[in-house]
This record gives sequence, C-alpha cells and structure tokens, in this order.
Amino acid sequence: MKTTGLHVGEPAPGVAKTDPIIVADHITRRFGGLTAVDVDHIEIPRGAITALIGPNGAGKTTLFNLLTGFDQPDSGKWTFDGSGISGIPAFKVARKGQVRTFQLTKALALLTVLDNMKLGAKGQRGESLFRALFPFIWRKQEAEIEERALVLLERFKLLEKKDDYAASLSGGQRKLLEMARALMSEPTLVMLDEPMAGVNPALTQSLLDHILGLKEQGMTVLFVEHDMHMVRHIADWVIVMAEGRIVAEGDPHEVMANPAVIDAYLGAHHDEDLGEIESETQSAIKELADDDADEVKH
Ligand SMILES: Nc1ncnc2c1ncn2[C@@H]1O[C@H](COP(=O)(O)OP(=O)(O)OP(=O)(O)O)[C@@H](O)[C@H]1O
Repeated sequence: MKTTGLHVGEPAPGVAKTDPIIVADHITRRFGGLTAVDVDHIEIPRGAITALIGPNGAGKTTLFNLLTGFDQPDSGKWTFDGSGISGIPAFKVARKGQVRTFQLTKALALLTVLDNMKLGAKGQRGESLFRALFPFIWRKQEAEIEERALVLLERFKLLEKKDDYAASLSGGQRKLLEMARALMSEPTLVMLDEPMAGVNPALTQSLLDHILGLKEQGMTVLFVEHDMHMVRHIADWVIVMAEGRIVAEGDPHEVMANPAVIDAYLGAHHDEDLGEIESETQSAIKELADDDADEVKH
C-alpha cells in the first residue's frame, strides 16, 4: 500500500515533508576538485519508503555515508528525529536508531551467519566496562541478543544457515542477512544500499516483501537503487540526484516522466541512439517506460 500525503506544496527538489524524519541543509562534500555532494535542502518523510536514484557518480552513496556518520561533510547540518546529528560518528548515529546496511565484507563473510547478526547488536550496551562490572547482567543481555538474532533469522528464512559461514550464502541470502543484521539494533530508519544488486529473481519478491514489511512495522526506509522496477513497485517517494545535487523529487510515476530526470540519466547523449550508448541506468529508464506503456494497454 502506497503512503500518500507526504509533502507540502509542489514536489520540487527540497520540498518540505509533512512529517520529516531527516531534515538537512547545505551539505557539501568535496574530493579534491570534485564536488560529490552539493545538497541545498533535503527532507526524508517518516514512515514511508523513499528511493534515492540517479546515474552513476551522482553522489548517492556519498550522501548515505554522510547522513550515517561514515564520512564527514565539508559543510552542512542535519537532524534525525529532531536532534542534530551532523558530525556524530556512525556508532552513535546507529544508537539513535538510524542504521544502514553494508555489503558483506570479506572479513564478515568469514564469520557465521549468527555471529554476523550478533555484531549488528554491538555498540548498544555491551561495552567492556559494563561486561567487567556486571557479568551477570551482561550474560543476560547476550542471551537476549541471541534470542533476537534467532527470531530475525527465522523471519528472513536463514535460521537453517545460522552456523554456516556467511561466505557460503547466495547473493540474495546475503542481502537478506544484511537487512536482518541492520534490524538487530531495532532502528527507526533503515537505509539500504542497492538491496537488489546481485539478487537472483527467485529471491526478489521475498526481498521486496521484507522491505514493505519494515514499513508496516512502522520503520522509515531510504534506499539507493538502480533497479527501476523495484523503485516503481515499492517506493512511496523518489529523490533524484545528478552531479551531487537533487534534480527532482516526487511520486515514482511523476518523477520518471520528468524531463529533468530523463536529462540526468541521458545527460549529453540525449539525442543519440540509446542502443549505442546504453548503460545500466539508461536501460532501466527504458524498461520503466515499457512497463508504463504495458500498464496503459491493460
Ligand atoms: N573517497 C573518494 N575519493 C575520491 N572521490 C570519490 C570518493 N568517493 C566518491 N568519490 C567520487 O564522488 C562522486 C560521487 O560518488 P558516489 O559513489 O557517491 O556516487 P553514486 O551516485 O553512489 O554512484 P553509483 O551509483 O555508481 O554507486 C564520484 O565522482 C566518485 O568518483
């Protein structure tokens, strides 16, 4: 079920939201002479699924890294749930309830599925001092963490794999594990980085259902994705970036029909034959247009 009534006024870049969970101003991040992110104002609607899309190199991942404290901006301020979190390190951001998924790194792939889950809960209360002073309470907390991990693994159909190395999982199962691990810290905002990348079609629906499930449970979801089918099917709101800036925002269908978005994807090659210069994102836009045409026919 799509969530509507998210914005106030015309859906232009930076438009105000009725109930924003993130409000950010004047964020810039430069790498040498390159300005990777230059966002004047952005608001993420609470309780909805927002897609952040844009061509390769648009600055989506950099913006994700900034908002979650994994990178520091050259300028900018933002709030999460009403409290200022700009410049706060990632583990503190996560404690406040804003988590992001990570690609399963080599090191994590060499841990079991269950250990990966337990790591997702670390940085909450299990500090070493706490452990030393209150071993009894600490053990109780460990037991609670394991219990929560098992419940989540069951929900994500990974329980049978709990003692396997994460490296042995398929691409889709890894994505499920990344999402399940993020949920260990009981977040209010879940940020997913390309949740569909490397997922085979058999697991696509299950992943989509899990993401919709997060919203049903009251969480806010923000994801970066190149897969336009996914954007269209589950996003309530779409924000488009190009060259570090936000170039369009709105409902998925309206955004896809927006000339600024088509321009952002096609860039200087606008008038050329798409067949010759086709890239991942260009073919995605074409697929989407085909989908829309199919829908009109039916
Ligand atoms: N650590 C870094 N050092 C130097 N340049 C960087 C760094 N990280 C990102 N960039 C540059 O910043 C720009 C934005 O990159 P970013 O990865 O944020 O884009 P993106 O929209 O996530 O792209 P993609 O869809 O390909 O993942 C790119 O030109 C990239 O080369």
